[in-house]
Amino acid sequence: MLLDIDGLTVQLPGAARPLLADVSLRVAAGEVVGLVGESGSGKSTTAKAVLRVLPDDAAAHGRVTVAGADVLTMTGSALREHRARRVAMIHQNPRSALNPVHRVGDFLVERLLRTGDHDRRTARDRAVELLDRVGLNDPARRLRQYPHEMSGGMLQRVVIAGALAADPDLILADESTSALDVTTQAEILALLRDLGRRRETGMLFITHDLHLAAAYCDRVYVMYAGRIVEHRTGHSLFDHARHPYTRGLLDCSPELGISRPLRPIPGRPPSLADRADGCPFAARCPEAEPACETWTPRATELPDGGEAACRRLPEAAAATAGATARNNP
Ligand SMILES: Nc1ncnc2c1ncn2[C@@H]1O[C@H](COP(=O)(O)OP(=O)(O)OP(=O)(O)O)[C@@H](O)[C@H]1O
Repeated sequence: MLLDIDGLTVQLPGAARPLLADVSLRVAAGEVVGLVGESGSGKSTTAKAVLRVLPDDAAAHGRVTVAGADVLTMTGSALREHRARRVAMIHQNPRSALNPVHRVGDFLVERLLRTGDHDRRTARDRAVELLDRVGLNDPARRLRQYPHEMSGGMLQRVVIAGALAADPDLILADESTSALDVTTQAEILALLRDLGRRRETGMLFITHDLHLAAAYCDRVYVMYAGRIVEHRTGHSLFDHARHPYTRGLLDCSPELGISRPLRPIPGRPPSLADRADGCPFAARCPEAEPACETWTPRATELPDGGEAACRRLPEAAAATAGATARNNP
Protein backbone atom coordinates (compact mmCIF):
# COMPACT_ATOMS: atom_id res chain seq x y z
CA MET A 1 0.00 0.00 0.00
CA LEU A 2 1.38 3.40 -0.95
CA LEU A 3 -0.22 5.47 1.82
CA ASP A 4 -1.44 3.62 4.88
CA ILE A 5 -2.87 5.61 7.80
CA ASP A 6 -3.86 3.35 10.65
CA GLY A 7 -5.61 4.51 13.83
CA LEU A 8 -4.19 8.05 13.67
CA THR A 9 -5.16 10.30 16.55
CA VAL A 10 -3.84 13.87 16.81
CA GLN A 11 -4.46 15.86 19.98
CA LEU A 12 -3.63 19.45 20.86
CA PRO A 13 -2.88 20.26 24.50
CA GLY A 14 -5.88 21.68 26.35
CA ALA A 15 -8.40 20.70 23.64
CA ALA A 16 -11.34 18.56 24.76
CA ARG A 17 -11.60 16.82 21.37
CA PRO A 18 -8.76 15.50 19.21
CA LEU A 19 -8.07 17.09 15.79
CA LEU A 20 -8.11 13.57 14.37
CA ALA A 21 -9.62 10.54 16.10
CA ASP A 22 -8.69 7.00 15.09
CA VAL A 23 -8.36 7.82 11.38
CA SER A 24 -7.60 4.91 9.05
CA LEU A 25 -7.25 5.53 5.32
CA ARG A 26 -5.39 3.92 2.42
CA VAL A 27 -4.25 5.00 -1.04
CA ALA A 28 -2.78 2.48 -3.48
CA ALA A 29 -0.34 3.36 -6.27
CA GLY A 30 -2.22 4.82 -9.24
CA GLU A 31 -5.40 5.37 -7.21
CA VAL A 32 -7.31 8.64 -6.68
CA VAL A 33 -8.86 8.67 -3.22
CA GLY A 34 -11.18 11.43 -2.04
CA LEU A 35 -11.36 12.89 1.46
CA VAL A 36 -14.53 14.96 1.89
CA GLY A 37 -16.27 16.77 4.72
CA GLU A 38 -17.36 20.20 5.91
CA SER A 39 -14.89 22.93 6.77
CA GLY A 40 -13.03 22.08 9.98
CA SER A 41 -13.61 18.31 9.73
CA GLY A 42 -9.87 17.54 9.73
CA LYS A 43 -9.11 16.99 6.04
CA SER A 44 -6.09 19.32 5.89
CA THR A 45 -4.83 18.03 9.24
CA THR A 46 -4.79 14.53 7.74
CA ALA A 47 -2.69 15.78 4.81
CA LYS A 48 -0.38 17.62 7.23
CA ALA A 49 0.13 14.40 9.20
CA VAL A 50 1.25 12.67 5.97
CA LEU A 51 3.83 15.42 5.43
CA ARG A 52 4.64 15.54 9.18
CA VAL A 53 3.94 19.26 9.36
CA LEU A 54 1.52 19.11 12.30
CA PRO A 55 1.60 21.86 14.97
CA ASP A 56 4.71 21.46 17.20
CA ASP A 57 2.64 20.90 20.32
CA ALA A 58 0.35 18.27 18.75
CA ALA A 59 0.67 14.68 19.99
CA ALA A 60 0.20 12.09 17.23
CA HIS A 61 -0.54 8.40 17.88
CA GLY A 62 -1.12 5.60 15.41
CA ARG A 63 0.75 4.85 12.19
CA VAL A 64 1.31 6.70 8.93
CA THR A 65 3.39 4.88 6.31
CA VAL A 66 4.26 5.96 2.78
CA ALA A 67 5.66 3.13 0.64
CA GLY A 68 6.32 1.26 3.89
CA ALA A 69 8.33 4.08 5.54
CA ASP A 70 7.01 5.12 8.96
CA VAL A 71 6.37 8.87 8.72
CA LEU A 72 5.70 9.63 12.40
CA THR A 73 9.10 8.34 13.52
CA MET A 74 11.14 9.74 10.60
CA THR A 75 13.94 12.17 11.42
CA GLY A 76 16.72 14.13 9.71
CA SER A 77 17.54 13.37 6.09
CA ALA A 78 14.81 10.68 5.79
CA LEU A 79 12.16 13.27 6.72
CA ARG A 80 13.65 15.86 4.35
CA GLU A 81 13.69 13.29 1.53
CA HIS A 82 10.10 12.31 2.37
CA ARG A 83 8.88 15.92 2.13
CA ALA A 84 10.98 16.90 -0.88
CA ARG A 85 10.63 13.81 -3.06
CA ARG A 86 8.11 11.20 -1.96
CA VAL A 87 5.09 13.37 -1.29
CA ALA A 88 3.99 16.57 -3.05
CA MET A 89 1.23 18.90 -1.92
CA ILE A 90 -0.91 21.04 -4.23
CA HIS A 91 -2.92 23.76 -2.50
CA GLN A 92 -6.06 25.62 -3.46
CA ASN A 93 -4.51 28.91 -4.42
CA PRO A 94 -1.60 28.60 -6.86
CA ARG A 95 -0.74 32.29 -6.38
CA SER A 96 0.17 31.63 -2.75
CA ALA A 97 2.59 28.86 -3.82
CA LEU A 98 4.54 31.17 -6.14
CA ASN A 99 6.59 34.20 -5.20
CA PRO A 100 5.12 37.14 -7.17
CA VAL A 101 8.51 38.78 -7.74
CA HIS A 102 10.17 35.63 -9.09
CA ARG A 103 9.75 34.24 -12.58
CA VAL A 104 7.89 30.95 -13.03
CA GLY A 105 11.16 29.42 -14.25
CA ASP A 106 12.91 30.30 -10.95
CA PHE A 107 10.21 28.44 -9.01
CA LEU A 108 10.64 25.30 -11.11
CA VAL A 109 14.42 25.42 -11.35
CA GLU A 110 14.72 25.87 -7.55
CA ARG A 111 12.43 22.86 -7.07
CA LEU A 112 14.52 20.75 -9.43
CA LEU A 113 17.83 21.83 -7.87
CA ARG A 114 16.43 20.80 -4.47
CA THR A 115 15.93 17.24 -5.71
CA GLY A 116 19.71 17.09 -6.17
CA ASP A 117 19.59 15.41 -9.60
CA HIS A 118 20.34 18.50 -11.68
CA ASP A 119 22.73 21.34 -12.32
CA ARG A 120 21.21 24.71 -13.32
CA ARG A 121 21.34 23.96 -17.08
CA THR A 122 19.73 20.53 -16.97
CA ALA A 123 17.20 21.87 -14.44
CA ARG A 124 16.13 24.53 -16.94
CA ASP A 125 15.74 21.94 -19.73
CA ARG A 126 13.73 19.74 -17.41
CA ALA A 127 11.55 22.73 -16.38
CA VAL A 128 10.68 23.27 -20.06
CA GLU A 129 9.80 19.57 -20.35
CA LEU A 130 7.60 19.70 -17.24
CA LEU A 131 5.65 22.75 -18.45
CA ASP A 132 5.12 20.98 -21.74
CA ARG A 133 3.89 17.89 -19.89
CA VAL A 134 1.28 19.85 -17.94
CA GLY A 135 -0.06 21.28 -21.19
CA LEU A 136 1.34 24.83 -21.26
CA ASN A 137 2.15 25.96 -24.76
CA ASP A 138 5.42 27.75 -25.58
CA PRO A 139 7.02 26.48 -22.32
CA ALA A 140 10.41 28.18 -22.84
CA ARG A 141 8.68 31.58 -22.95
CA ARG A 142 6.49 30.69 -19.93
CA LEU A 143 9.60 30.17 -17.83
CA ARG A 144 10.42 33.86 -18.24
CA GLN A 145 6.94 35.02 -17.17
CA TYR A 146 5.91 36.29 -13.74
CA PRO A 147 2.87 34.82 -11.91
CA HIS A 148 0.76 37.95 -12.55
CA GLU A 149 1.12 37.35 -16.31
CA MET A 150 -0.73 34.02 -16.06
CA SER A 151 -4.33 32.97 -15.33
CA GLY A 152 -5.26 30.88 -12.27
CA GLY A 153 -5.56 27.73 -14.39
CA MET A 154 -2.14 28.27 -15.99
CA LEU A 155 -0.59 28.86 -12.58
CA GLN A 156 -2.14 25.71 -11.18
CA ARG A 157 -0.48 23.85 -14.08
CA VAL A 158 2.84 25.46 -13.06
CA VAL A 159 2.28 24.31 -9.46
CA ILE A 160 1.51 20.78 -10.70
CA ALA A 161 4.71 20.88 -12.77
CA GLY A 162 6.52 21.86 -9.55
CA ALA A 163 4.89 18.95 -7.73
CA LEU A 164 6.02 16.56 -10.49
CA ALA A 165 9.59 17.90 -10.42
CA ALA A 166 10.62 15.48 -7.71
CA ASP A 167 8.74 12.56 -9.30
CA PRO A 168 6.69 11.95 -6.11
CA ASP A 169 4.96 8.67 -5.23
CA LEU A 170 2.01 10.47 -3.66
CA ILE A 171 0.23 13.76 -4.39
CA LEU A 172 -1.86 15.48 -1.73
CA ALA A 173 -4.27 17.76 -3.59
CA ASP A 174 -5.93 20.05 -1.00
CA GLU A 175 -8.90 21.81 -2.63
CA SER A 176 -6.56 22.11 -5.60
CA THR A 177 -9.25 23.02 -8.11
CA SER A 178 -11.78 24.83 -5.89
CA ALA A 179 -10.63 28.29 -6.96
CA LEU A 180 -10.90 27.53 -10.68
CA ASP A 181 -13.84 27.93 -13.05
CA VAL A 182 -15.56 24.65 -13.96
CA THR A 183 -13.96 24.25 -17.41
CA THR A 184 -10.43 24.85 -16.10
CA GLN A 185 -11.21 22.62 -13.11
CA ALA A 186 -12.20 19.77 -15.45
CA GLU A 187 -8.99 20.24 -17.47
CA ILE A 188 -6.76 20.23 -14.38
CA LEU A 189 -8.52 17.16 -12.94
CA ALA A 190 -8.11 15.29 -16.23
CA LEU A 191 -4.45 16.28 -16.30
CA LEU A 192 -3.83 15.06 -12.74
CA ARG A 193 -5.58 11.76 -13.39
CA ASP A 194 -3.68 11.21 -16.61
CA LEU A 195 -0.32 11.99 -14.98
CA GLY A 196 -1.19 9.73 -12.04
CA ARG A 197 -2.17 6.81 -14.31
CA ARG A 198 0.95 7.06 -16.42
CA ARG A 199 3.30 7.21 -13.46
CA GLU A 200 1.36 5.10 -10.93
CA THR A 201 1.27 8.08 -8.58
CA GLY A 202 -1.31 7.85 -5.80
CA MET A 203 -3.45 10.87 -5.01
CA LEU A 204 -5.34 11.96 -1.92
CA PHE A 205 -7.90 14.42 -3.27
CA ILE A 206 -9.25 16.70 -0.55
CA THR A 207 -12.48 18.52 -1.28
CA HIS A 208 -15.70 19.70 0.35
CA ASP A 209 -17.51 18.90 -2.92
CA LEU A 210 -19.13 15.47 -2.64
CA HIS A 211 -20.34 15.46 -6.22
CA LEU A 212 -16.87 16.15 -7.53
CA ALA A 213 -15.39 13.45 -5.28
CA ALA A 214 -18.00 10.92 -6.41
CA ALA A 215 -17.36 11.64 -10.07
CA TYR A 216 -13.58 11.82 -9.86
CA CYS A 217 -12.34 9.45 -7.17
CA ASP A 218 -11.94 5.68 -7.16
CA ARG A 219 -12.82 5.59 -3.46
CA VAL A 220 -14.04 8.28 -1.07
CA TYR A 221 -13.63 8.73 2.69
CA VAL A 222 -16.14 11.02 4.41
CA MET A 223 -14.81 12.82 7.47
CA TYR A 224 -16.70 14.45 10.31
CA ALA A 225 -15.25 16.04 13.46
CA GLY A 226 -11.86 14.41 12.90
CA ARG A 227 -13.26 10.93 12.26
CA ILE A 228 -13.85 8.87 9.12
CA VAL A 229 -17.59 8.20 9.19
CA GLU A 230 -18.00 6.50 5.81
CA HIS A 231 -15.82 4.91 3.14
CA ARG A 232 -16.99 3.58 -0.21
CA THR A 233 -16.33 3.65 -3.95
CA GLY A 234 -16.90 6.97 -5.69
CA HIS A 235 -19.56 5.55 -7.97
CA SER A 236 -21.59 4.10 -5.07
CA LEU A 237 -21.61 7.34 -3.08
CA PHE A 238 -24.86 8.82 -4.42
CA ASP A 239 -27.08 5.80 -4.37
CA HIS A 240 -25.63 3.74 -1.54
CA ALA A 241 -24.35 6.15 1.14
CA ARG A 242 -25.41 4.79 4.54
CA HIS A 243 -24.15 7.25 7.16
CA PRO A 244 -26.70 9.99 8.02
CA TYR A 245 -23.92 12.59 7.70
CA THR A 246 -23.01 11.50 4.16
CA ARG A 247 -26.67 11.48 3.20
CA GLY A 248 -27.10 14.91 4.81
CA LEU A 249 -24.17 16.28 2.79
CA LEU A 250 -25.67 14.87 -0.41
CA ASP A 251 -29.06 16.41 0.42
CA CYS A 252 -27.59 19.87 0.85
CA SER A 253 -25.33 20.00 -2.22
CA PRO A 254 -26.77 21.12 -5.55
CA GLU A 255 -26.67 18.68 -8.47
CA LEU A 256 -26.18 19.78 -12.04
CA GLY A 257 -29.42 19.55 -14.04
CA ILE A 258 -31.56 18.47 -11.08
CA SER A 259 -33.99 20.86 -9.47
CA ARG A 260 -34.83 19.92 -5.89
CA PRO A 261 -34.99 21.75 -2.56
CA LEU A 262 -31.65 21.72 -0.73
CA ARG A 263 -31.87 20.65 2.89
CA PRO A 264 -29.02 22.01 5.02
CA ILE A 265 -27.81 19.88 7.93
CA PRO A 266 -29.03 21.70 11.06
CA GLY A 267 -26.51 22.96 13.63
CA ARG A 268 -22.72 23.19 13.48
CA PRO A 269 -19.92 20.63 13.75
CA PRO A 270 -18.46 20.37 17.28
CA SER A 271 -15.49 22.61 18.09
CA LEU A 272 -12.28 21.37 19.73
CA ALA A 273 -13.64 22.66 23.06
CA ASP A 274 -16.78 20.51 22.94
CA ARG A 275 -17.14 17.19 24.77
CA ALA A 276 -15.44 14.29 23.07
CA ASP A 277 -17.49 11.23 24.07
CA GLY A 278 -20.24 9.61 22.02
CA CYS A 279 -20.99 9.92 18.31
CA PRO A 280 -19.94 13.48 17.32
CA PHE A 281 -22.77 13.70 14.79
CA ALA A 282 -25.52 12.76 17.30
CA ALA A 283 -26.46 16.38 18.08
CA ARG A 284 -27.25 17.08 14.39
CA CYS A 285 -28.42 13.66 13.31
CA PRO A 286 -32.10 13.24 12.34
CA GLU A 287 -31.91 9.56 13.31
CA ALA A 288 -30.05 9.83 16.63
CA GLU A 289 -31.24 7.96 19.71
CA PRO A 290 -30.13 8.69 23.30
CA ALA A 291 -27.66 5.76 23.18
CA CYS A 292 -25.80 7.46 20.27
CA GLU A 293 -24.60 10.14 22.68
CA THR A 294 -22.43 7.63 24.51
CA TRP A 295 -21.55 5.31 21.59
CA THR A 296 -17.90 5.48 20.50
CA PRO A 297 -17.92 5.42 16.68
CA ARG A 298 -16.26 2.47 14.99
CA ALA A 299 -16.31 1.49 11.34
CA THR A 300 -18.60 -1.39 10.41
CA GLU A 301 -18.12 -3.29 7.17
CA LEU A 302 -21.15 -3.19 4.90
CA PRO A 303 -22.30 -5.92 2.49
CA ASP A 304 -21.47 -3.76 -0.55
CA GLY A 305 -17.81 -3.43 0.52
CA GLY A 306 -18.22 0.04 2.02
CA GLU A 307 -17.79 0.97 5.68
CA ALA A 308 -19.75 3.32 7.92
CA ALA A 309 -19.51 4.31 11.57
CA CYS A 310 -23.12 4.65 12.69
CA ARG A 311 -24.62 2.87 15.71
CA ARG A 312 -28.06 2.70 14.07
CA LEU A 313 -26.98 0.62 11.09
CA PRO A 314 -28.32 -2.95 11.41
CA GLU A 315 -24.79 -4.19 10.53
CA ALA A 316 -23.36 -2.24 13.50
CA ALA A 317 -25.97 -3.73 15.84
CA ALA A 318 -25.20 -7.23 14.52
CA ALA A 319 -21.44 -6.68 14.99
CA THR A 320 -21.99 -5.48 18.58
CA ALA A 321 -24.28 -8.45 19.34
CA GLY A 322 -21.66 -10.83 17.87
CA ALA A 323 -18.87 -9.31 19.98
CA THR A 324 -21.02 -9.48 23.14
CA ALA A 325 -21.83 -13.15 22.46
CA ARG A 326 -18.13 -13.96 21.91
CA ASN A 327 -17.15 -12.19 25.16
CA ASN A 328 -19.91 -13.91 27.19
CA PRO A 329 -20.09 -17.45 25.80
N1 LIG B 1 -2.81 24.50 14.99
C1 LIG B 1 -4.10 24.46 15.33
N2 LIG B 1 -4.52 24.99 16.51
C2 LIG B 1 -5.82 24.96 16.86
N3 LIG B 1 -6.79 24.40 16.11
C3 LIG B 1 -6.45 23.87 14.94
C4 LIG B 1 -5.09 23.87 14.47
N4 LIG B 1 -5.06 23.26 13.25
C5 LIG B 1 -6.35 22.92 12.97
N5 LIG B 1 -7.17 23.28 13.97
C6 LIG B 1 -8.62 23.04 14.03
O1 LIG B 1 -8.81 21.68 13.70
C7 LIG B 1 -9.97 21.49 12.96
C8 LIG B 1 -9.68 20.77 11.67
O2 LIG B 1 -9.02 21.67 10.78
P1 LIG B 1 -8.64 21.30 9.27
O3 LIG B 1 -7.97 22.49 8.66
O4 LIG B 1 -7.91 20.02 9.26
O5 LIG B 1 -10.07 21.08 8.64
P2 LIG B 1 -10.50 20.99 7.11
O6 LIG B 1 -11.50 19.88 7.05
O7 LIG B 1 -9.31 20.86 6.23
O8 LIG B 1 -11.22 22.37 6.88
P3 LIG B 1 -11.22 23.33 5.57
O9 LIG B 1 -12.08 22.63 4.57
O10 LIG B 1 -11.85 24.59 6.09
O11 LIG B 1 -9.80 23.51 5.15
C9 LIG B 1 -10.60 22.85 12.81
O12 LIG B 1 -11.56 23.01 13.84
C10 LIG B 1 -9.43 23.80 13.01
O13 LIG B 1 -9.87 25.04 13.52
